[in-house]
Amino acid sequence: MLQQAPTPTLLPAGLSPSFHGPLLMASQVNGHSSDSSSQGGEPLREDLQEFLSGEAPLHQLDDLTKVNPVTLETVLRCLQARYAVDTFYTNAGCTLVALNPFKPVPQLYSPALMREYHSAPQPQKLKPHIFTVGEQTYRNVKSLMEPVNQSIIVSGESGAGKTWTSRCLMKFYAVVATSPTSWESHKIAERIEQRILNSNPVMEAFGNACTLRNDNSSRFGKFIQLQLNRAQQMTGATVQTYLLEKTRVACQASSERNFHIFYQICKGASTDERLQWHLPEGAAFSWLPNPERTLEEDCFEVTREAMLHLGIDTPTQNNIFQVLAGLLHLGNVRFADSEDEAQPCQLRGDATCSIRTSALLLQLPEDPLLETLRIRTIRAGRQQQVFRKPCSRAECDTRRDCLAKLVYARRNMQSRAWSGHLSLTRTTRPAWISSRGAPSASAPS
Ligand SMILES: Nc1ncnc2c1ncn2[C@@H]1O[C@H](COP(=O)(O)OP(=O)(O)OP(=O)(O)O)[C@@H](O)[C@H]1O
Repeated sequence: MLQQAPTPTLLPAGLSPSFHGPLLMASQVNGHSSDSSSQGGEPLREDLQEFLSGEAPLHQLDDLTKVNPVTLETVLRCLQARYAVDTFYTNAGCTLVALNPFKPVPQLYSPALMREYHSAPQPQKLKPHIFTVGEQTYRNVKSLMEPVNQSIIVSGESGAGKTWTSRCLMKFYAVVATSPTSWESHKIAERIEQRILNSNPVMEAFGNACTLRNDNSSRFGKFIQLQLNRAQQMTGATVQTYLLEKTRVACQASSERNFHIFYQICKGASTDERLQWHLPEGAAFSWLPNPERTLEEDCFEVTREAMLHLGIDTPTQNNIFQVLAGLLHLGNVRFADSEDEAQPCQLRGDATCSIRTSALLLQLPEDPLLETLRIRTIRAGRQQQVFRKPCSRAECDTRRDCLAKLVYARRNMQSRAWSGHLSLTRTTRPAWISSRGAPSASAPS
C-alpha cells in the first residue's frame, strides 16, 4: 500500500512538502550572437559592452547570478556562449537552467558520470548538471533532517526537454538509490525504472499529440513519486497524471493533431477491428485533422503491447478502442439551425448515420443520446418542475464536445508502481454509460 510505504520519500517532478529547486528548461536562445559587435548596426549599450569585454570568457560563467548586470540580453548571451561549446547546463542560484541540445549527447548521461556526481564530496562544485540536482536532493533525504521529503520541479515551454530530463533523473536514481553490494536492490530499482518507462507508451498514446512545437508533446502534467526505504534504496514509485488538455479531443489548432491514440486506431486496426469499430479505410473524421501525416508515434502495436504489460487485457483494450471510435463518429454529428425555437435542431448531412454509429459504439441508446445533445432540462420552482428547452445549434455543438471531453477524460489513467510492481487504476468505461439506460446526472447538462 502506498500509505504504508517506508519513509523517507523522494518526490521528483512535482510539488511536495519540501521544495528543493526548480529546473528551468530553455529550448533555444534566439537571435543573439556572442561576438561583441553590434546587431543590426545598432550601437551596443555601454553596460552590455562592458559585460562582453569582461575578463572571464562568457561560456565559463556557470552561474547566471554572477552575470553583471543581470539583463535579458546578458543572460541570453551567456547561455548562448555556453551552448556554442556544448555546455547545456547553467546554474541560476538554486535553479538549474537546462538548454535542449537537440542532438544526442550520450557522454553527458553516462553511468560513469552518474557515479562521479554521486561519489563527489561536494557535487555542487562540479559542473552544473541535472545530476547535481538529483544528488543534492538524494543527500537531503539521506540526512533525515526535516523536511525529509524532497521535490524537483521540471518546468519549461513545450519541447524544452522536460520529459527527457525526468527520464534522466529516473535513470540516475535507478543507479544511485540502490545498495552498492546488493544485486537484488539494484535489480528492484532497475525494475521500477523499467516499469515507469514501460508506462510511457500508454501515457503518450493517450496524452501526447503533435503540436507546432513538438511532434510528441505531452498534453498533461505528470507527478512521479519515488519511495525509498530507511536505507535510502528505491522500493517503489507512483506516477500520477493531471491537467489533461481534453479540449484537444474536440478542437485542434490547424496544423496540429488530436491525441496519437486516435490515429493509431485508425491506421493500425486490423480488418476485423475496422469492421467492429466502424472505421473503414480512408474514412474522414472531423476530429482527426492531418491524418496523412505519419509519425513514429503512430504505433498501435507498441501501445497495445504496453497496455498488456500494464495488465490491461485484450477485451478491455477493445472496449477502450471501441469507445474512442465512438467519439470519432460523435465528432461527425452536425446540427442545423432550427427555424422554430420550440423545436430541436435538425441533424445535417450524414449526421443521422454518425449518431447511430456513435451510440452503438458507446453502447448508448440512440434517442436519449440525441436528446441529451439537443435538449436542455431545467428544474425550477418548489416542486422542482422539469422544463425541456431545445438548444440552439451552438449549444448543441458545445454539448457534443463536452460529452466527448468528459468521456475521454474519464479514460485518463493513473498508473502506480510500488515494490517493483506497477498496477494501474483506470476507468474502462465512463460511469454514466456503464449501464444501458439513459445518461445519468453526470452527463453534460
Ligand atoms: N538533454 C537532451 N539531449 C538530447 N535531446 C534532447 C534533450 N532534451 C530534449 N531533447 C530533444 O527534444 C525533444 C523534446 O523534448 P521533450 O519531449 O522532453 O520536451 P517537453 O518539454 O517534455 O515537451 P512538451 O511539454 O511539449 O511535452 C526530445 O524528443 C528530444 O529529441
